[in-house]
Amino acid sequence: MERNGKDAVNLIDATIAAIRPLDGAAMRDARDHQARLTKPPGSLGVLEEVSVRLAGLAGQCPPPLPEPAAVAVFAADHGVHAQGVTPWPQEVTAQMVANFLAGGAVVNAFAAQVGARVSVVDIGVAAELDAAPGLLRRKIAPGTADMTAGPAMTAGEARRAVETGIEVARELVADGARCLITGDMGIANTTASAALIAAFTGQPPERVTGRGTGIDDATHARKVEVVRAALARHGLAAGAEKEPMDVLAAVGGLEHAAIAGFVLGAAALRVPVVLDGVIAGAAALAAAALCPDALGGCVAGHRSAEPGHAAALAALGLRPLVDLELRLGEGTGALLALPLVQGAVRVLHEVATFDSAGVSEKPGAAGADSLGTGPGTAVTT
Ligand SMILES: Cc1cc2ncn([C@H]3O[C@H](COP(=O)(O)O)[C@@H](O)[C@H]3O)c2cc1C
Ligand SMILES: O=C(O)c1cccnc1
Repeated sequence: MERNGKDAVNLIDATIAAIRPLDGAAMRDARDHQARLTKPPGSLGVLEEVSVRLAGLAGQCPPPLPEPAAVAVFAADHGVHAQGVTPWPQEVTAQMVANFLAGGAVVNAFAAQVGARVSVVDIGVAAELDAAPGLLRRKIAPGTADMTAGPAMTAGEARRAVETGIEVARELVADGARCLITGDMGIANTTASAALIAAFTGQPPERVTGRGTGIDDATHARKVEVVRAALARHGLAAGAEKEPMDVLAAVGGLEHAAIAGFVLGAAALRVPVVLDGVIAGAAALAAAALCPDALGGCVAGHRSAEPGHAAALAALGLRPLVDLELRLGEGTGALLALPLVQGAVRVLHEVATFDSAGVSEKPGAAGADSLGTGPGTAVTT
């Protein structure tokens, strides 16, 4: 498909058009089945709702087991780094990409632990990267521009990054993945995340701007003002009218745009996505603004220590499965949640019913919807 914006079929629009709400009949089947399993009704708590949601996504009960899983680590650099929002040099982005490819990062350890495959996507690393197994070379630009001086991306760059995220989701699913996991690497990307979250939720910068990799009070105060200045420059203060693609281009990162596309691409294929931390949360807000039903198959893997992540999850109506005060990114929190998601679905496949196991039943109510009440829970009836 050509990428000149004049295509008869535009990949982003076609992907959004293919996304459907969760299937209400399959969700009812899953709730009924959960109520017949040999356990007190509702006793698997939030995991019951995960299983119901994945049945709705698949349109069948039980839904396929969400395995094998693949994590895509979208790596990019940020022009806003020049504003002194993080103590880490920009080269660390490229150095960590090399570390991911060598298998030496936390994401590699956690992926090995839970049996997920790691792919690294150069969506916008400043340095030129050599070809390597496991590296998808899809650089849109060598990092974004400084959002306080102008738009971080051109409209075309933002679109191409979203398209690339869609394509990566399609490729991983074509390769056999049945659960996609978001990952990120980009020094300064918690600043872009805070700006996106403020723009999409209307929360003030001081509420959604955190300490990222770990910064002192003075740097944090500067970071909040950088986010405030960027929002003011682009007319994104609370209450402003915003087109999601314009917000992404103004203050987002190339990895945010790509992760938004990755979520859209997965939703169109009805493959679940486990979201990682604040970068994924910011990107999911963009995806939800483009297509609310894209959230139906998203599970919030964890809640990171970044304050903006909690704000993003609240706006998305997603309940995180794990809360371990992680603040790393790379996909690490989502990977830890993967066995929970897989276990939730395996219950629907393998646990005996009261009838089949000859266990006496005691009447009781099935579990309530406790995973989330946001736009992603829209269903067809
Ligand atoms: C060695 C190292 C490995 C990382 N892995 C993920 N991040 C995380 O920290 C960065 C965002 O934090 P900030 O906005 O404060 O720069 C991103 O690269 C994110 O993926 C890392 C950061 C560092 C330094
Ligand atoms: O929430 C995250 O994923 C996160 C937090 C701090 C730094 N990098 C990522």
